[in-house]
Amino acid sequence: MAADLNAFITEETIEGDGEGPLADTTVAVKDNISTAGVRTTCGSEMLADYVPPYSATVVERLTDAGATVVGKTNMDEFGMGTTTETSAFGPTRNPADPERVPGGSSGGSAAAVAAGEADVALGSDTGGSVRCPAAFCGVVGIKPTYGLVSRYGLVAYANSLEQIGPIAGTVEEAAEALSVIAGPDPNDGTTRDPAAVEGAGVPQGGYAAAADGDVDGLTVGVPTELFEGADERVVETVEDAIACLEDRGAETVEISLPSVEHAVQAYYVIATGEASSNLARFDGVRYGHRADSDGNWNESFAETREAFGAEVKRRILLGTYALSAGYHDKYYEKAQDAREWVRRDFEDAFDDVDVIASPTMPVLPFELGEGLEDPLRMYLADANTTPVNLANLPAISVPAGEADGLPVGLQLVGPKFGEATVIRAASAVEDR
Ligand SMILES: NC(=O)C[C@H](N)C(=O)O
Repeated sequence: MAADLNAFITEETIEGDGEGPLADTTVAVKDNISTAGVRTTCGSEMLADYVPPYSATVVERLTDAGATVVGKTNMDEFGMGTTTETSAFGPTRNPADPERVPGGSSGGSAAAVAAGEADVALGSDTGGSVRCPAAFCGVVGIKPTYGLVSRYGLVAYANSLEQIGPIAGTVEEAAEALSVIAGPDPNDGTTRDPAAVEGAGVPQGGYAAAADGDVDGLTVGVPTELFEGADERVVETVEDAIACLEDRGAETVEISLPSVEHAVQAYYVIATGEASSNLARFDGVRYGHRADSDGNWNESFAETREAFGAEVKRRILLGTYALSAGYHDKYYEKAQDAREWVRRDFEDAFDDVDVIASPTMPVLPFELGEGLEDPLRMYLADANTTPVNLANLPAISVPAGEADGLPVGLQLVGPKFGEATVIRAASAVEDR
């Protein structure tokens, strides 16, 4: 394994169950997804020695399908970041250029796949954490519709936004892994059976069957707002990829999603609010690290929580502030209104188009250190991915090409449970 990329926090094998659609497939699992008997750190000091007593549903489904888990991948601490530099285990490097970040927060997962250290990887996507690293590393990442994939065993960051999704070298491989992990789970009440959702259209033979490149007659919406402010080199590469969809018989139409200019702001209020509540469980009593303290419960709690890194502390403070009495209406409720507006904008757009195309990331991969110096710049890089989580929609990032030798991702967004359509469109881009 290419130790210099630092893609893995723990390299340990969990054998698959022999036969199955994923026999001979190696899988790397993001380190916020529980693996029985194998430590699950969330990239944090707080859980550096935490060994879960059970495995996440997605891990069980993968091993039942024959896949072998080869290790747990590096990530931004608790999923909080866009560069995989906030990890307590050091940054992961981008295989395309080791002086640059792999994106985040599932940077170890994307880097492992891009470097050939695993066939498939699992990430989690709260505001872009699967799509961003897929784009930066030049691989494919799927963020499923909210409720398609079980989150049982995922260490929660922001429950109303996140989904587990696959990362792979090709659309077909990612789609195949999605078929294995998708579907209702009695242990996660938010999951739904897509077959029971009107118009969802899960293809016979699973999602991989949709990777047929047939986009003839498809209408592709191109929202002006998701191109504004993006790096020109990114825009050019993405426009080329969209043109190839037209060459194959798709029709492109310019659309407008006016609400998305508020998406990043709304996302960071909602995500940090939920995080401040979720991370309260790390109190030194129930899980992981406990400070060697002589103080009372409050003092011991505070000293224990010193183990969080700077970005996590920043978000707990932001989220606690936004939810506190007197400020709740000013921040949290406004953010929820913006979220509803984003949801409606997409819903209206899907009356007229089948998929929506944009750059996944408006920027090329940052150089190591850039994001840490300027957190706001890092947050703003999530401009195109966060609207999709706010609206709970499915999206894929597929390689669009390169700019200055660096990978650029095309994001394709679909209506709820429209995974098959985004997979179909992405497969057309992939084999041009
Ligand atoms: N977790 C994610 O999806 C990444 C996003 N940049 C965040 O820090 O919240």
